[in-house]
Amino acid sequence: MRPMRAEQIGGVWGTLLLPLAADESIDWLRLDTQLTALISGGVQGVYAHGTAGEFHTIGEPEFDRVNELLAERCTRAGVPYQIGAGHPSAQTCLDRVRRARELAPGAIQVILPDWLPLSDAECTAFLRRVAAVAEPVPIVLYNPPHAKTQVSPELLGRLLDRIPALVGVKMAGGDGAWYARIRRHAPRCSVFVAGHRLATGLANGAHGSYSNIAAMTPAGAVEWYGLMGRDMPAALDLERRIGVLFSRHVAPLQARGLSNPALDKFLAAVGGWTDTGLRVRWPYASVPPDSVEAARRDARDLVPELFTAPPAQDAAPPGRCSGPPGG
Ligand SMILES: N[C@@H](CC=O)C(=O)O
Repeated sequence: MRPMRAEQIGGVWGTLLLPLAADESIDWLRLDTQLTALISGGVQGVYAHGTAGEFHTIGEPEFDRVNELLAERCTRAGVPYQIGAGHPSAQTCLDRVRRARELAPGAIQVILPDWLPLSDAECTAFLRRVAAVAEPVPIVLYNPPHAKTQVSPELLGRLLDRIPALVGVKMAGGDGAWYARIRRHAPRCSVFVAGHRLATGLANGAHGSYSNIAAMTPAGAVEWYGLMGRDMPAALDLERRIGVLFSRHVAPLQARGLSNPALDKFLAAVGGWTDTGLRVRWPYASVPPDSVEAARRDARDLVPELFTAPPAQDAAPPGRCSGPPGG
């Protein structure tokens, strides 16, 4: 596909999750089925190898095979796709970027190297080389709260000055003051925030999400995104109810120390749209199956509209990558 410009990157993007067999190998058939379901959920784009995709555990042949499947299926369906080429080692990351580039994704997502923290100059040096290797594919910087080096809105501004190929960021989001600081860079950088807070994010100038709500219900997440364009107060009320669901069922698992990929697979099981399973790769713990049923019941009770979205093709907004329909 064509390289994406900042203003083209928006909406609800769905992650690939790894369906794992008992020996932790990837079940390719189930992955393929999952990808088909994700695409038909109507998401604005699909990506592989975020945290939810367990990129930190994946071997290089697996990395390539997932990407080939993603590129082939998304190209065939005309759906934008991005490839996460992040790795805690800068050198391995660069190799992944080199190979991901060959598949012409809309953008390549990277994390900053993640054992020792980086100075500002080192962040620049890293992204500059990544951008040179990725060219003409642009870069999205994935900087979650647990990253070793935290990128402030001000550092982001300096990185954008120095690296024109940097077109997007994924961050958790923040309070009003954080949004005011990040908004200064919005015209030249797509800002993606946490899926379950997307209405707040959009109301404050963010553009979309690599979404955990899409992990739970791709079509429902797209429907909610549409609502943000038509009726923001209603979308914010839905976000409040998603918050109740998360405080009842996700926060306790988080408090027990379960990792984000385990929680994303839990959400997928709650949504029930894919047979991905709960298993995550060693050494991380998986959510116990008996946590799913109560969450599933509460989800249908608290946020029923997320599970009654119309069939995917009809739910997709007209401009797949533009702002929310009507917004
Ligand atoms: N945190 C997630 C979002 C999807 O569930 C990611 O790893 O990209």
